[in-house]
Amino acid sequence: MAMPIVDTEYLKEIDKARRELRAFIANKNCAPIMLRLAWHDAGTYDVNTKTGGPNGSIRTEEEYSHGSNNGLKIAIDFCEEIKSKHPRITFADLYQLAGVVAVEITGGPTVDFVPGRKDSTISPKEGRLPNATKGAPHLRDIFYRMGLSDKDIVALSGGHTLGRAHADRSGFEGPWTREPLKFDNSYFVELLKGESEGLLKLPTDIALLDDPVFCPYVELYAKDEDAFFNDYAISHKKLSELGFTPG
Ligand SMILES: C=CC1=C(C)/C(=C/c2[nH]c(Cc3[nH]c(Cc4[nH]c(OC(C)(C)C)c(C)c4C=C)c(C)c3CCC(=O)O)c(CCC(=O)O)c2C)NC1=O
Ligand SMILES: [Fe+3]
Repeated sequence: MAMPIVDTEYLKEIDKARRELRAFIANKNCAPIMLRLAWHDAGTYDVNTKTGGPNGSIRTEEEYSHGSNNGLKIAIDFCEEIKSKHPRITFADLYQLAGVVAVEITGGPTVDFVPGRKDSTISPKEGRLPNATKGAPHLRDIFYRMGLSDKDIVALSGGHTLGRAHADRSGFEGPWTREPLKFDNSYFVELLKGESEGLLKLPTDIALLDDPVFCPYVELYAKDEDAFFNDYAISHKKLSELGFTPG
């Protein structure tokens, strides 16, 4: 599909959709699943083959039926409500805009958003997103394949400050923090605290503690929320623009 022409008309549509997304996500309390949708569309990028990435392909039944995308049809249908009022905006841009708004309205950092992504209906084979039951080497394989770094891995894991796991989607259950609708550095604070009644820690979350490169970032972010917000905003922007060169 063609690249959208990012003229003043398109930018006006983006601004209107951003405002509508703020109200919609706040009213539905759906920031966590909208952030997960944005990641799962972008997280398929392969820097070696320049395939996948934030291109809206997650909207195809083939891709949203992948096991790792269980539950995301809910967020895809939510975005359809905004898309129907702004048909010119690509799905690729809309999903990433929703992710940026989800972080912003839950108290997180402002993430720079540049529009102009084009849509694709070509879905990569399942297996490009990280498997929560594995450890640090797997995390590096997956994120390096996206073109991201060790620092990105730790910062982006902090996105688990929002939301919770659902047994019927991933087999895991529960929130990572005491306030799953507040974007803050509590994911890192809880990670350092260890086992806590009712809070979830995935094997990939624990892997951050046991790795000599990841762990200092966990300690920094647990101590300094501004440092986390700064690094998170940079990593989120990078993930949302994988394979996309702004026009
Ligand atoms: C770094 C490795 C990583 C893994 C393995 C991961 C796995 C993972 N993430 C989530 C939910 C989950 N994930 C996320 C942000 C998220 N997810 C994600 O990993 C990717 C995409 C790379 C897999 C990134 C990079 C980010 C962004 C920071 C949110 C906000 C929620 C809650 C959604 C909700 O409340 O419904 C679940 C539970 C799904 C469910 O049962 O509803 C699992 C199993 N998330 C991870 O970070
Ligand atoms: Fe996640």
